[in-house]
Amino acid sequence: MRVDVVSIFPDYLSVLDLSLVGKARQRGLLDLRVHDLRGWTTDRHRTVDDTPFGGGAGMVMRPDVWGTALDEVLEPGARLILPTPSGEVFTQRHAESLASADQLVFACGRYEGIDARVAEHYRDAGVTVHELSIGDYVLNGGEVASLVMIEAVARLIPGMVGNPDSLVEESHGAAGLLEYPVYTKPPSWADLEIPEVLLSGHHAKIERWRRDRALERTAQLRPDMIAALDVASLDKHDLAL
Ligand SMILES: COc1cccc(COC(=O)c2cn[nH]c2)c1
Repeated sequence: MRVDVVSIFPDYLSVLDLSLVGKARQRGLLDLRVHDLRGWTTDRHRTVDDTPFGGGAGMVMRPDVWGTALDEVLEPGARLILPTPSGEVFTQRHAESLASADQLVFACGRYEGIDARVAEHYRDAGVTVHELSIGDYVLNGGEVASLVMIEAVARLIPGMVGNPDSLVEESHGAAGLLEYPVYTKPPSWADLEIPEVLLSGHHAKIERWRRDRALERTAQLRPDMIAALDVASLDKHDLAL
């Protein structure tokens, strides 16, 4: 997979040289390229923004500079991703879908955002454009959101992680529940013990205990996920909880 990131702060993306993503690049699993948007400016001041039509505070990123950059970076079949607070919320489903793309291009907005004609222009040209939010808060730019989404996608690329079993969606289990609490050695720490059942070796009981904790935790922290559960996937024990 090829991933391109276009930003006025390309150094922000240098963390992608480290750890999992860094290794994947060395192994040729991931072709990641970071570009400085200012490389496509033509004026002496390398301007990428201007005042908003209709007035208002802040600045808007110019469509012409973005258009020149994206025309060069986008390959046929690429998905264009615009991190933005006013986008669809990014979920594991998006990560799974994006992991099958040939190329992802992340356009990192700054200031008040990117001129809306950029997304419109590329949609009209038949490019799949995703305006995606990583959560209901405002960052100063799309770089951090891009890092989040690149990590979520990259770890799903075949060969990226040693043990594919570890890719089971930890915190959003296949059953659509939050993960159960996990424990490891030492068995006693800070006067806190391990739940007895986990030391029993009784796998059916352990599985049941873990599911109960996952259901309880989900009901407590994410009632929206409980509401989305497929009731048919629950057994009478679950419903008795
Ligand atoms: C493209 O327009 C803008 C405008 C303002 C900030 C940003 C950066 O993205 C975020 O702030 C964000 C992404 N998910 N949650 C928050 C982009």
